[in-house]
Amino acid sequence: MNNPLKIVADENMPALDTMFNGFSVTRVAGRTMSAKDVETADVLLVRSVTQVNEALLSRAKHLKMVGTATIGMDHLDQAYLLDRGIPFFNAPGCNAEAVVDYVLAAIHNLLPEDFPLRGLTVGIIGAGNVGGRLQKRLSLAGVNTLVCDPPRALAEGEEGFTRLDTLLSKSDVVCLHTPLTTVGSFATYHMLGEAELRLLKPGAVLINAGRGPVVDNQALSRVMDQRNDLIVALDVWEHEPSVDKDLADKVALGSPHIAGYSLDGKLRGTYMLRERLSELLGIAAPPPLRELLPLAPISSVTVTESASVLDVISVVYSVVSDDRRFRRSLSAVNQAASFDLLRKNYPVRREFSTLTVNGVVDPYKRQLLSAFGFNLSPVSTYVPSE
Ligand SMILES: NC(=O)C1=CN([C@@H]2O[C@H](COP(=O)(O)OP(=O)(O)OC[C@H]3O[C@@H](n4cnc5c(N)ncnc54)[C@H](O)[C@@H]3O)[C@@H](O)[C@H]2O)C=CC1
Ligand SMILES: O=C(O)C(=O)[C@H](O)COP(=O)(O)O
Repeated sequence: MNNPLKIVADENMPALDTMFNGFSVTRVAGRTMSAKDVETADVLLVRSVTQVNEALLSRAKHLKMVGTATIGMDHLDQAYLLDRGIPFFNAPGCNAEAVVDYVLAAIHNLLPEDFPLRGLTVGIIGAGNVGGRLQKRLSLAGVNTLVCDPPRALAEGEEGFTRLDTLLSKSDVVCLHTPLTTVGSFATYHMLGEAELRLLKPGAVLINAGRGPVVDNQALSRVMDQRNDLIVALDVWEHEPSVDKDLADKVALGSPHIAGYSLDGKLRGTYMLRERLSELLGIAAPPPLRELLPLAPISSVTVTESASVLDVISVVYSVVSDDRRFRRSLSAVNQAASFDLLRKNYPVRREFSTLTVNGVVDPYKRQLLSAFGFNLSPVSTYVPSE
């Protein structure tokens, strides 16, 4: 390319040089990206922490594309982009597997060991890429699910969908996977306020890995003061990167918005934008993603008969380590900066599907692990050691 197109990208996007070989790539801190940073950009690539709006883009006169390597789009002023005629793209489903891995890890950590998962009812609010995959994995594991997704119910018919109040009062575990929206009949901002939170069953588990403001955090804090039976896991927070420390102290698991942070998911997000750019410019597609993904550092494990499902999950992903790091960051002088630092320096995490598990004989454990996405070697190939 004689005059390589100028790409301005969030510095936290992996493999930019490999994927955008031949382009001129400038990396910028996403949270503080300014109008000056992007004024000469042909292509802007962001993550969820950059507000893409008139204030950022008014000086950028050559923009041919804006891409966000995320599922969520609530940080894009879509009306402004449409008005300017700037094509914009997200990366639907890119890190959905990782979020489901996080939810399953959280459920297994929060429920007592050997709790019969089969007897649970899991309520899923928002059944798109993430919630839909979660429902599939849980159903394969024999777990009962309830789904609340009014936009889908409207489009597809009510059958198979549950009202929000019914779901909240009947589920042992409630998982939130809606986008953050503030307008329209299905707006999700503060969808769970005090009244809704009070509907939760005694001892219910509530997991929010969608967007922080979908739950009214102040209301949650108040309700938790009165209901110490509730078990809450929050990966996302209202007013991120600032965290309400009082609320953080009350939750059973906390993390700095990393549910989707598998290496696979991050690379997939960037890759999907690279594909969109190829289509837009009519240039060659990038090499297949599998050629860019490194091998998982642990791709196979042999477990003993006594190993639990949580033991296997923990080989790939420890939600408890995320919680520990997050709690330490709360006492930092600059808590918000520490939140972002944890995200920037997040350890390499791979998805459940990268691990092959040997030695599992118990049929129920096999069903669960296979439903959750692990690869299981056939029982016949397992030779117990002396
Ligand atoms: N914590 C994290 O690291 C991550 C968080 N996310 C968040 O999760 C959200 C969901 O991701 P996907 O499943 O890929 O999005 P998606 O767009 O595929 O699915 C969202 C679903 O929510 C439904 N929905 C919309 N309004 C609703 C309402 N009022 N009540 C119930 N359901 C409603 C939609 O109909 C749709 O089926 C993203 O928008 C993003 O905000 C996504 C990835 C990572
Ligand atoms: O994909 C989404 O939507 C997410 O929430 C991302 O996982 C958030 O990651 P960052 O874009 O904030 O790095």
